[in-house]
Amino acid sequence: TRTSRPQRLLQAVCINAVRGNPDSVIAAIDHFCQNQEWAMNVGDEKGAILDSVVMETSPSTVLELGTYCGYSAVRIMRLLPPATRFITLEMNPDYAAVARQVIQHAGLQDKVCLVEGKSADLIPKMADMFGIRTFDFVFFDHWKDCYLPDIRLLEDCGLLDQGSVVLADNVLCPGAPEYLDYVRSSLRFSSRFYRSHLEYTRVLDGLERSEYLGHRDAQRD
Ligand SMILES: O=C(CSCCNC(=O)c1cc(-c2ccc(F)cc2)cc(O)c1O)c1ccc(O)c(O)c1
Ligand SMILES: [Mg+2]
Repeated sequence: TRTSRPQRLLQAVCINAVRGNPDSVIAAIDHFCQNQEWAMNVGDEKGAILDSVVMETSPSTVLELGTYCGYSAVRIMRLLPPATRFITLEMNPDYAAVARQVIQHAGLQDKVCLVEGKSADLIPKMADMFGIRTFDFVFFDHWKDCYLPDIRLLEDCGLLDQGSVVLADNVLCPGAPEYLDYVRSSLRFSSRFYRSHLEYTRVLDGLERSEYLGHRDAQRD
């Protein structure tokens, strides 16, 4: 049978990227998506914003929802020390299989814990499964209509601490309107929008950075 797009992306990484060099893996994927086939990686433009938010947060615990081919996992973990706890969830087993190989090609397999399953099922088990109390940084890049239920679930499970940062991809395209309304109206979050473009295109998109202010109640009316 024909190869899948993720498999063709992985092939481009194996051919064009230097083993153990995360920057060459990122460049190989961006080149593939710019010149061969579009794929839903956060990309180089939004990726640079992701890099800056990660560096200013310098988290010791990181959760990513939506691994896809591992592009953002490599982007994030190439910036952080080996002691960082990094957990990434992917519900699609075919994507997960490709992501494991991309992450391995980058030489980051010892720093990344990729878990297959649904975020709604796995988030409540984070503390028990991984001994993680709270996440300093969370990257949302999975199903867009799961952003709102999942940030509520993170709050309810006590997995966010004062100062925790949640960065959400695609808040304009494909869009996450209910999520934006929630984080922008909640007194428990301080949010700001980073204007950018849909990966490898000129379509408007952006990232929303929401900092958790602590366990308060009441909504801004
Ligand atoms: O793909 C999934 C769910 S996770 C991917 C979420 N990410 C996106 O959907 C996503 C989408 C776009 C985008 C796509 C088309 C456009 F025209 C414009 C934008 C861009 C992004 O940056 C994204 O992150 C999944 C598929 C099958 C399964 O069987 C399963 O189990 C899971
Ligand atoms: Mg995305």
